[in-house]
Amino acid sequence: PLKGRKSPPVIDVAPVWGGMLAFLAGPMKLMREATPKYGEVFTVPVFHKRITFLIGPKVSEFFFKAKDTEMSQKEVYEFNVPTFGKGVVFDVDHTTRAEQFRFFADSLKSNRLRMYVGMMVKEAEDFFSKWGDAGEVDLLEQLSELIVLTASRCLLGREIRETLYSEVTDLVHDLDKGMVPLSVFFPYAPIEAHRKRDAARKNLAKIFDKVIQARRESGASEPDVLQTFIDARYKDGSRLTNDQVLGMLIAVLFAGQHTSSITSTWTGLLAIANKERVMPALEKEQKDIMKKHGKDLDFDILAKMDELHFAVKEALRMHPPLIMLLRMAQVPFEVETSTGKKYTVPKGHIVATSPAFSHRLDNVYSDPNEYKPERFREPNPEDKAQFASFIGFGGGRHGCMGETFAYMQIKTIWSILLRNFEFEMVGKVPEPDYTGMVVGPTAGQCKIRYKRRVL
Ligand code: HEM
Repeated sequence: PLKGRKSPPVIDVAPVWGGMLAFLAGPMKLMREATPKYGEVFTVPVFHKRITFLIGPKVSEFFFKAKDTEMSQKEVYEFNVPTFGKGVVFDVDHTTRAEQFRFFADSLKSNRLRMYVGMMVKEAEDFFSKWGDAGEVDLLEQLSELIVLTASRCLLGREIRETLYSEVTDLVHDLDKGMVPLSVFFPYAPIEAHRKRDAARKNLAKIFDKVIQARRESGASEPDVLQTFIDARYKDGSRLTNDQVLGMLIAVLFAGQHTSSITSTWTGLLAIANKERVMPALEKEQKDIMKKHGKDLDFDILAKMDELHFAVKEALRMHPPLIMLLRMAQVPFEVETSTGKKYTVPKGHIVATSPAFSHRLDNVYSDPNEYKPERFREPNPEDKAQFASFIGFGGGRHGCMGETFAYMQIKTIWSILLRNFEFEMVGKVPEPDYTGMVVGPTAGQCKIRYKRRVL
């Protein structure tokens, strides 16, 4: 009970099962139907739990600006513990987690990114040099493969990329397939996918134990994320165990892998599907940059590619791979809507905001269902009007730490592709597959045709 305060409206569904059924029918459908009726804030009862949705920039701002002591991630993302491992991220107290997030931030700082970009360029050039003069490819399959190769090099390190690649990728695959929708509610349910996940986690620990030990003993220092975790020190001088180093690596790998392959695929599909309108600006930018800086790519040159940046950002606006972000209210939490209504979200509610739904609001974006990269151009980029208009990378204190890494990687890929190939669609732009944990274009429907050329 909230004395003297008003809790959000609860959507009108049949008791016990109604909320669960509405939720299972798909959160996008639920939000589409509930928002016109209940407004920016409403609660869905799912069994004994209550999920309160915060829709649109005004109320989402409260979500992103909340402190961890007000809205916490641990309770809602704890299902990752068997995958990441013990003693890291969602398996530790707030203070330890804050220190570990400092380790993530250090591993993704711009001086480190400058080193990673060289590796991204090399991996992408080698990869596309194997494409023929003309042909058809499934973009999602190809770019996922390339991103695994790049992640192995930049995150997991030279030893894995050069000698243990296929063994480690198979294990990471089992770890990945071990995260199914059921895992969110029952992460330890005795199912085959979880059994394989646990076996893979153990085998990865054995491999990494040897690699990390060898680095610790030889004093070798490599330019990768693994090294930053080996070198990391808590404020009291202690360091991560080998298993925790692996846990941190898995967490970064999982944060960046599907999100980046999906976003690079949508960027290509949408730019190619709208090529008459979109490609001229992208190609001109590449030509201008090559004229000025030659053919090389590095951190600073990629940072100059604004048009390409907008093309990626617009793909992410239309199709953010993380369609819902979650927290748990730790205290009664007040929010105010754009029309000045005040609600208090009760303690214990799960709180959700949705990049996928918010990015299509027509009071925030003009023609929200159109792919229009130019909407982000100065002087009046559409996302800058309000704090939480663009939330594909989240925002506030838990905003994505890999944002620049992701842009660098995706821009490397598309810069190389634009300079060396022309494209056309084979079929239509696929629909998003909402059954996935990370939502991407429907697998098997991302075919494009390419022809080699020099821009
Ligand atoms: C296009 C690619 C990516 C997208 C769309 C994306 C999206 C997001 C989002 C929405 C969040 C916030 C989650 C929340 O508030 O609950 C987040 C957090 C995070 N991301 Fe990314 N991400 C991407 C790539 C990456 C990459 C490549 C890395 C690392 C190399 C990374 C590392 C992280 C980390 C460490 C966090 C946690 C930040 C925190 O909780 O303080 N991400 N990401």
